[in-house]
Amino acid sequence: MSLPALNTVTGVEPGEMEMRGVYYSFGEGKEVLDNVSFKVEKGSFTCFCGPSGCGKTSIINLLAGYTVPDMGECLIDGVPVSGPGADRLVVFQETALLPWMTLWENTLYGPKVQGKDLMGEVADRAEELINMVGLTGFEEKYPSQLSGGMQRRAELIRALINQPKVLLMDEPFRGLDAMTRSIMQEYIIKLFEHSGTTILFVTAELEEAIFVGDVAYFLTVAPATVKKRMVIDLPRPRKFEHLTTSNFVELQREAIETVDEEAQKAFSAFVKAKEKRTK
Ligand SMILES: Nc1ncnc2c1ncn2[C@@H]1O[C@H](COP(=O)(O)OP(=O)(O)OP(=O)(O)O)[C@@H](O)[C@H]1O
Repeated sequence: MSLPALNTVTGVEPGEMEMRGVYYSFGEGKEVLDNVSFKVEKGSFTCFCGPSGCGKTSIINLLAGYTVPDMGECLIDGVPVSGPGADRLVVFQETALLPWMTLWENTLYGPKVQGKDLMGEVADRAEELINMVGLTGFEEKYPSQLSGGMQRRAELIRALINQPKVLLMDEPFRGLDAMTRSIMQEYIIKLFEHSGTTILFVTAELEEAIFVGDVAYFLTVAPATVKKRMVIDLPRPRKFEHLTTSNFVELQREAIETVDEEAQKAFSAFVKAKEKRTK
């Protein structure tokens, strides 16, 4: 995989994330992660797919340092995670834009809180990011004056302006209509390819994972473990034309087969549990 050059959008070296033999539960009988190990390479766009409730958000929370594993280790650049840090940023499903601030103020919120000089380099970066996601001209608008898709784009740049070494994204496009989602995919690809930031991206959409990612990890039903690591060897810059190549279709077939096995397991478990309840 060829890594994009470091540029003005983040201006930082991307980070590497790793989980080594992680076990995690919400108490006895509520095991969520079962010996999960993987590596998210520096500057890669790595997607995580798995059945609903298998533990994808838990993986993000552990790497973000919001929670701690029962066993095993979470590492950023080889250093164990001991709590949240400015090197990692999480973009959630729901918008976190501050409604009383304009797009410009929201974009600059992170650097402002960190006490950075908001003129010069920071302002240039904000302008560049706003332009990259097609929001030039909307700087003085409040979130309520922006469409859902625009708000999500604002969310992305609001995270990127803080120059994270890694970006953790928990189904950031969930709930968007198909057209808006496709526009968002285009923007996240562009932001990634220009910034070189490491991205861990959780998505339930297999086609999306293959379209945007360099690597996809597939998880089993809970308690989850890594079922498969798939390298997405499609060229970058990623383009919509790639969606119709034979390589894409083959990767999609492989992904569907992998997920289908897990879906069938989940269904059997559901039927068994139902039978037990009705006995
Ligand atoms: N606070 C909690 N207390 C107890 N169980 C929880 C808690 N939060 C999540 N769980 C359970 O842990 C499991 C993993 O949750 P998690 O949110 O990590 O899964 P997920 O794969 O992100 O789910 P989804 O795809 O539906 O968003 C689920 O079965 C969920 O019900």
